[in-house]
Amino acid sequence: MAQSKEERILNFVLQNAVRGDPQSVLDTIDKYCSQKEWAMNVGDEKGLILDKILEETKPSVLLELGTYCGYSAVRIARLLNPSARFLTIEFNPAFAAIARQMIEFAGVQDKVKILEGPSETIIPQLKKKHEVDTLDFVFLDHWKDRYMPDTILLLDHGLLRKGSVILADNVIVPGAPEFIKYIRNNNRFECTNYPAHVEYMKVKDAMEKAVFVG
Ligand SMILES: Oc1cc(-c2ccc(F)cc2)cc2nccnc12
Ligand SMILES: [Mg+2]
Repeated sequence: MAQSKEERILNFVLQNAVRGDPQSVLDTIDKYCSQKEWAMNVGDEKGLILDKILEETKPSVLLELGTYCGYSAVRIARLLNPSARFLTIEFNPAFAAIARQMIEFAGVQDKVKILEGPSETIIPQLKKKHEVDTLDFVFLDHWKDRYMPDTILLLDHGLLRKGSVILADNVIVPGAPEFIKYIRNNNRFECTNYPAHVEYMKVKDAMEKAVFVG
């Protein structure tokens, strides 16, 4: 069976990164995806914006939508304290299998739990099945037409509290216009835009931070 791009990325990490060293895993993925094959990891430029917002927020309970190969899961987990709980949802089983191995190689598996399935199914289960009370931080990086409906699901299921931070990738490319219109016109959120570029490209992109004011 021909190897997938995601398998090639994982193998490059297994052969070139340092086991148990999250930063070396990130640097190795960025090297492969900037020099050999583009892939939709958040990357180092937008990754540094993510790092800064995480260090300001110091979250204990986190959710990511869109695990993919696990780059942002490793990036986020490397900054969390040992007691933090970080759930990441991936719809595609092949991606989830790659991400599981990437997370284990990086040595952050004790901080991250991958939930396989559609976000619209899993979000309503977070309280009862996954013992979540409220979320301190949510990273939206999955299909852009799910950003708004999934944010509404989080609200409807009482998963946000005063000060919860939502950070959305790709609000320019591929773009999430419906989400941006919704979140910027909703007075229960305070929004900040962070201009950047599409990972590994010169194309302009941005991230949007929305703080829930309760
Ligand atoms: O960061 C991203 C970039 C892109 C993407 C695709 C094609 C382009 F030409 C440019 C950008 C798609 C994404 N889908 C899901 C989550 N994140 C994504
Ligand atoms: Mg993205």
